[in-house]
Amino acid sequence: MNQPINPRISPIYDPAQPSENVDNTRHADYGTSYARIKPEGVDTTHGAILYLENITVSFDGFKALNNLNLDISVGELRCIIGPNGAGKTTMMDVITGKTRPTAGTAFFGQSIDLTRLTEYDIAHAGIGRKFQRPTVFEQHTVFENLELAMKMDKRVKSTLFSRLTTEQVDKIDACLRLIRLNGNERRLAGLLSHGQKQWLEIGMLLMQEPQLLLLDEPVAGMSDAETARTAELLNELRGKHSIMVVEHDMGFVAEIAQQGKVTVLHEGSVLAAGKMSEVQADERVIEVYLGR
Ligand SMILES: Nc1ncnc2c1ncn2[C@@H]1O[C@H](COP(=O)(O)OP(=O)(O)OP(=O)(O)O)[C@@H](O)[C@H]1O
Repeated sequence: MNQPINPRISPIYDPAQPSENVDNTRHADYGTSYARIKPEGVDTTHGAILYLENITVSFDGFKALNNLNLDISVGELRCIIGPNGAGKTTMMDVITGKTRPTAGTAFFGQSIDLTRLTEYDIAHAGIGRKFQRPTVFEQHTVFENLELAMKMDKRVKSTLFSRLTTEQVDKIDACLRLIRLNGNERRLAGLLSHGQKQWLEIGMLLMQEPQLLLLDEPVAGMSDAETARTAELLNELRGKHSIMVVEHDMGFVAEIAQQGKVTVLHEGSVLAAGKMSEVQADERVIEVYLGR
């Protein structure tokens, strides 16, 4: 499919506006090697990295998603909020191929039809997902975890036992600093705090240079200090990656949403979308979620 699937999206992006559009280059920090927007392989000429249209998921007649429409621009950090059972996890399951939609279309860029790919293929196409519980290799050091993640990227032409190049070591070092684990690189991952494990897992995903990063409740179970540092981390990734964050911690969402768009899901559909201040003031959102 070569035609633009969403003609509403134009390639001009103003970060001050909650917009569907992103200029790929203006916000990407190409000076950092661990993370940058790498649009090869995914056609994002019209600015969208993800495009969900009329997605419905029925479980024995119950619609966990009900005509859901949502698109995310290249380089955007989108927060998804909503009450329990709103369909947030199901939406991520559809994006990552874990759940097939009953109806609707899901495109990665303009031409990759996610509904036709396996979970494995979607991961290798460039969609990285972090689940709520960290899954790091506890018996390996922090450095080895990042190294293993890098070598699992099929674009990296090395085996698990090959020596690292200087560039690869630099990439791991840059990632260690980003995820606040420099100085801990020789520690066993199993000895890290819960928050550090979450950061390590984010780092492992970043080593594979995902085009779209899905984070499911990244600060659940974290201390206040860890939550604040995670917000800093995500703010540093802003513009370098396209990121979708599902989170219930509204203080954290406010920190990372900034002037960007927050989408509120309710009963499988988008109830509201806009700046954090707008959705917080929305009577419908207060009634079904924030006021509870
Ligand atoms: N495999 C399944 N079979 C039947 N119903 C399901 C299945 N998966 C999810 N559901 C239902 O679909 C609805 C949406 O669930 P989902 O987990 O996507 O919500 P959520 O917004 O992620 O909630 P939470 O904030 O609690 O994680 C819920 O009512 C849930 O019980």
